[in-house]
Amino acid sequence: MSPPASNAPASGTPMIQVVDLHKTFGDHKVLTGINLTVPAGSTCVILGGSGSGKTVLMKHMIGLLKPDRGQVIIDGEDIVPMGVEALQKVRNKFGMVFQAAALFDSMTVFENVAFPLREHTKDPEDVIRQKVRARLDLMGLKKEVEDRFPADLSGGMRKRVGLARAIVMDPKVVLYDEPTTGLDPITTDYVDEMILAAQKELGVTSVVISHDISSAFNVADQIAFLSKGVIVASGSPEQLREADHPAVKVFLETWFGKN
Ligand SMILES: Nc1ncnc2c1ncn2[C@@H]1O[C@H](COP(=O)(O)OP(=O)(O)OP(=O)(O)O)[C@@H](O)[C@H]1O
Repeated sequence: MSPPASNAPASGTPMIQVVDLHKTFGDHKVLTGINLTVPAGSTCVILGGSGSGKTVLMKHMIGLLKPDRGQVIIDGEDIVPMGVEALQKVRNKFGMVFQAAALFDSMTVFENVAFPLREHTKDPEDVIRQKVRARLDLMGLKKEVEDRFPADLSGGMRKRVGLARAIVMDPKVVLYDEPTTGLDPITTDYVDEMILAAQKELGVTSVVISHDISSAFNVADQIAFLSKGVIVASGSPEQLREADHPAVKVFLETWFGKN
C-alpha cells in the first residue's frame, strides 16, 4: 500500500513527516513505529478503531507529547528536541478543530473568530473585521450570524465557526480531531465540504482524525489506517479500499458492507 498520497498535488513537498515514532505509557505500547508523510496542500485522514492511538499521534504532531523515539518533522524542522519557545513558533503554523467545537460560550460568533487575531496580532479593528468576515464567508456563514452566541447555533454551524476560527490566522496546517462525530449525515456532508473548501481556497495541509469512513473517503487525498501502534495501510481512498490487511477489511466492511 505504499508509497502513500499518490494523488496529492505534484508540487506537494512534505509538510509533515513522522519517522519511526514510538510512544509507551507505563507498559502500554501505544505507538510502535509510525511512519507517515503528508505532502503540503493535501488532506490526510487517520482512520482507526477506538483507542488505536490516533489522538496520541496527533498530539505528537504539535509537540504536546514527546515520543520515546522517532522524529516529527514539520515544514522541514524536527520538533521533537525543541524547547517551549521554538515549539510555540511551530504551533503558530497550526489551526485546530476539536471534537466539541470548543467555542467560548460567552462570546459572540464574531468575537470567537476574532479571538486568535486579538491574542496574537496587532491587527487594527478594520483588518480584524475584514479577516473574520472573509473566513465566515468561506464557511458559508452570513453576516447576521456574527452577533449570535454559540448556544443559539446548530451543531453544524458551531463546527463551521470553529473551523473559521482555526483558519483565521492563515495556518499552514489544520488538525481536525473527530470533526464529524455526533453529527447527522447531512451536517457531516456540510462539514466535509468546509474541510475541502479550506484546502482548496487556502491551500492548507490537513490532518483529520476520524472513525467516520464515509467522511474520510469524501475529504482524503490519503488515508492512513492505524492499528496496534502502526500504520498498516496507507494510500488514496481507492487504494485503501483494496487493502488486504485484515484490520482494514473488517473496519471497511462495517461501512461498505451496509451500503
Ligand atoms: N496521557 C496518557 N497516559 C496514559 N495513557 C494514555 C494517555 N493518552 C492516551 N493514552 C492511551 O493510549 C491509547 C490510545 O489513545 P488515543 O486517545 O490516541 O486513541 P484514539 O485512537 O484517538 O481513540 P478514540 O477514537 O476513541 O478517540 C488508549 O489506550 C489511551 O488510554
